[in-house]
Amino acid sequence: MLVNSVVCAGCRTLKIFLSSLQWAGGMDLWWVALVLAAAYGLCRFLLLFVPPIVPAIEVDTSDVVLEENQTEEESPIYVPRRGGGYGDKVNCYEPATMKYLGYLPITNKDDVRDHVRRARVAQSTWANSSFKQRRRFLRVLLKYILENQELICQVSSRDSGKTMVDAVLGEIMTTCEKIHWLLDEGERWLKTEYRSVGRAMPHKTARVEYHPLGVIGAIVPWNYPFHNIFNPMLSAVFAGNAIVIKVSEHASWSALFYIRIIVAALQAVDAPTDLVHIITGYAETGEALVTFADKIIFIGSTGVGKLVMKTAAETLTPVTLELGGKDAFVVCEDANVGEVSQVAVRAALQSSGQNCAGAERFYVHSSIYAEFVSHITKLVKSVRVGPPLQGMYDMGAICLPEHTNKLQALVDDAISKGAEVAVRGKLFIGDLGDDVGGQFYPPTVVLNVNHTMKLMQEEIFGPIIAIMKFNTDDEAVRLANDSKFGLGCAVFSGNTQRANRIASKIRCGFAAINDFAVTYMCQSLPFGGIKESGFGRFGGIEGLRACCLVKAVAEDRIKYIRTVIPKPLQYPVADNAFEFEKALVEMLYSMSLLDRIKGLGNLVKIVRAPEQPPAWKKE
Ligand SMILES: NC(=O)c1ccc[n+]([C@@H]2O[C@H](COP(=O)([O-])OP(=O)(O)OC[C@H]3O[C@@H](n4cnc5c(N)ncnc54)[C@H](O)[C@@H]3O)[C@@H](O)[C@H]2O)c1
Repeated sequence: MLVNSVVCAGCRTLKIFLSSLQWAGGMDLWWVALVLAAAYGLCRFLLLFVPPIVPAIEVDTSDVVLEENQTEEESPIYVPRRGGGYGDKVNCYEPATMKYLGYLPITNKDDVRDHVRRARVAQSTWANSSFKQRRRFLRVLLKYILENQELICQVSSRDSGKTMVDAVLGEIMTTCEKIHWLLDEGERWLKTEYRSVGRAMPHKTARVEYHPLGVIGAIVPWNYPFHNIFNPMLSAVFAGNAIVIKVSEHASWSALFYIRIIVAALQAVDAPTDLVHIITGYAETGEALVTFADKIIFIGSTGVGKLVMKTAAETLTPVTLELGGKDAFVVCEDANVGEVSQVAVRAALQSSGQNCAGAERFYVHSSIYAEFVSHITKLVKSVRVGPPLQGMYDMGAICLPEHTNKLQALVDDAISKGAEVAVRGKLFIGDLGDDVGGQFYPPTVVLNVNHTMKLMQEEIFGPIIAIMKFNTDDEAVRLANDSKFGLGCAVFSGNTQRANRIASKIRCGFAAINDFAVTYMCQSLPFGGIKESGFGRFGGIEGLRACCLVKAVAEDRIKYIRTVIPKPLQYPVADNAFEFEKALVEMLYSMSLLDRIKGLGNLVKIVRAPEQPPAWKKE
């Protein structure tokens, strides 16, 4: 009975198959291909709606969400994995409220060495991981970030003083872009690349291999506590490295929550958890990391960047230096002033102006200067400044307590040289009273500025908008280039060719045309500057490959065709060895085919001729 029904079913299937073949046979082959391609495309499209299966991770958040753990004086928020004699500690405060968050150990030199050693052991396993596993790690992180945006931003906001909106833009979006770029393209740019072989080696193949470097050390600032950790970590780990990250003494509290996310994600994909380390401390901790790591990515001020380079010289540790900036923001008279003004204020006030690539010098064509200033002052007047987690504010705090004094000193210097303050935003400090201290600085618009003022020379790193007029494009370029920094620039014009022309003459590492800092959101692009803004690139393809040991390899194209040292060049070299080489050079590199053929003729003659001492040997 069973056999009977199986046979019947088989017959039916065969019949359907044969009739479909008959149907297909009747059709044009192109149609069949088209239908198959459409079906494939439809399947791919439908698959876009199905999220990949990604394991969820559990991350301990007790110390970042429970208030009582952080307000008690002397309450440790972190127990180091190994004990150790820590001389002093890193105290953590909320810049917007001056609430005490707890303290962290100073990682001393021996402990830094130990972190690097453990990272190295983990890396030796991870170096052999597949790109599939690396992508799983990224997806686990992405899932957690997407589901916990609010908490991640709150923690960043408490540690650095930025608003939740600033945090989503600068911490979450940038990081998600980076993860997606690595998921989509990371493997492609780390794959072995074949290159041309030139004229002398046609029997070879030439390739570049991208191997992990080992243990990357990253020394990072406080301005984006989450992204500054994730950005170098993502590239380093995706390229097969381990990483030890020295976080800033001004944003260490959040780092211990963020590292738990990373460790949980590593665990979820069966990767060694020692692959990523966070270390806390001051300059000595950073110096020790420079000594022990295989490469340093330093993100910070120009002054400290120079010290890092000095330390790195001792061990010849390669460094990428991502330093300060003083980006020019050029507005031509044919730009849409209303639209540009909104971008300008965001470019200056995002994260209270504490951005390496923040707009710091505004050059506006004299014919639209008054209109631009009127728009900007109106917008700045409307900016509400206050403790970001205690109300709806447009701008948050200044992270470094002493920095407000520096900002005021820059404004005072400008005023003493003829500048005027057009408007200052208003502080709304709620009911925090005296606790607020000096952690806020109102957004300030300064006019009548010139390049003798420190405001136009030094990095501001705060919410000050200094605006200057220009009359010609050449003048705009000259002013933009009159700076010791060279990180980025933005140029606005109704004529994009003109904007491109101006931007191409500004000496800096990136340019946004009719927009601001958007190159950073295109994560395939390199990020970095020139002059005192540093060197090397850490974003994009260049940044990913900068985490690699870039190895050149050449090998025989065909097993049996090998390089053979020509007879005249074999030791002891023949008397006509030089003549032979000369003819070889003519044959390979002469500029016309005729000359190359002549070179070949000479070569044949030399090989066949009885040995003669060369002309230079006869005398
Ligand atoms: N170009 C970029 O990509 C980029 C991005 C963000 C911030 N920044 C720059 O960072 C600066 C603000 O950050 P900051 O105040 O934290 O900078 P910083 O230079 O004071 O400190 C950066 C890091 O270096 C460490 N450090 C200090 N002395 C050291 C030493 N001698 N050896 C090794 N490490 C040492 C610090 O502890 C910190 O972790 C601004 O100048 C800003 O432009 C640049």
